[in-house]
Amino acid sequence: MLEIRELTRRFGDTTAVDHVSFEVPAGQMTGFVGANGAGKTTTMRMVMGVLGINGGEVLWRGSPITRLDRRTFGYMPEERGLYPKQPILDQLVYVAQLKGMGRVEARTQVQELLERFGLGERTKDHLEKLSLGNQQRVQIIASVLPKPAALVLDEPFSGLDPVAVDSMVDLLREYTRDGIPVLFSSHQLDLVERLCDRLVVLANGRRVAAGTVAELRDAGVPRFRLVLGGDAGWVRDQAGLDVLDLDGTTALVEVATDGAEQQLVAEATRRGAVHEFVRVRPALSEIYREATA
Ligand SMILES: Nc1ncnc2c1ncn2[C@@H]1O[C@H](COP(=O)(O)OP(=O)(O)OP(=O)(O)O)[C@@H](O)[C@H]1O
Repeated sequence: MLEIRELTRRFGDTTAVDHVSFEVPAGQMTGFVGANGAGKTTTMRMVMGVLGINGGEVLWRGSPITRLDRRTFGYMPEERGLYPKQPILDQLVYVAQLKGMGRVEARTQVQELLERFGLGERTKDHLEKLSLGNQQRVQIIASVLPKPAALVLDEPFSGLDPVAVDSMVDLLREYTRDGIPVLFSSHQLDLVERLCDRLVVLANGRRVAAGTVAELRDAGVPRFRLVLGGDAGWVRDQAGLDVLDLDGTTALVEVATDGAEQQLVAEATRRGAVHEFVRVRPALSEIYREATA
């Protein structure tokens, strides 16, 4: 497990990251979200040791992280760092060798990953000849070789088409299945919702929400949807509820007083047919909007 404890970083008078704490458990995918400038990249850079820390610490498997630990991590920085004028196969093999892989093994794995990301025919092309999305695919391959102990990925999905997103999702799922902790930042909330087991939300350098997707969706004031056989207008007069939406036979309510939902069902049943009464859990995008409002 990777633990981020009270991490703090200042740039002049700006506190870019302010006592941020969260965990990236083994075998789980943790999504890292927040508006532009919220502090995600700065946090990831501190985790990877490319930026100094003003306060707090990073723990890896229970001990302060070391340079050697970080060398076993796969890191995809925001600024992509490959050479434009070199063939992609050669430079990926070189990167993998720098990280300790043997030449033959590196070549085999690079070729396998290039095939997987649809670049099997482009191995001799210079990076700069590829479209931006394809360059991004090459960057991904560079960050996951050799098989890492943990993955820290800054916006790995940006610029990818849906097919490449699926290849990336499959790859990340394989890694998490093998027990690797994965932290990735993204602005694509639909993807985050589809992919991650846990979520950390930053706003203005502070952590404003964190937990498993289920925990976050269960937190907050419970909401229920009631669909009746007849008009639902009377729901407005029920005590202990805030009516968020009322449309003919359907009402969406928020419980203001504990137990008010039970009284609502009892009253609805007394009045006639109840077609539906369900708890409505917010989508991740809604949780995000509320946490960062
Ligand atoms: N090297 C730097 N010097 C000065 N300020 C910086 C530096 N790096 C980041 N900042 C500031 O720190 C804050 C957090 O920036 P950061 O890049 O971590 O945000 P982010 O959440 O990754 O944003 P984005 O989603 O736009 O990538 C911003 O106010 C940014 O301007």
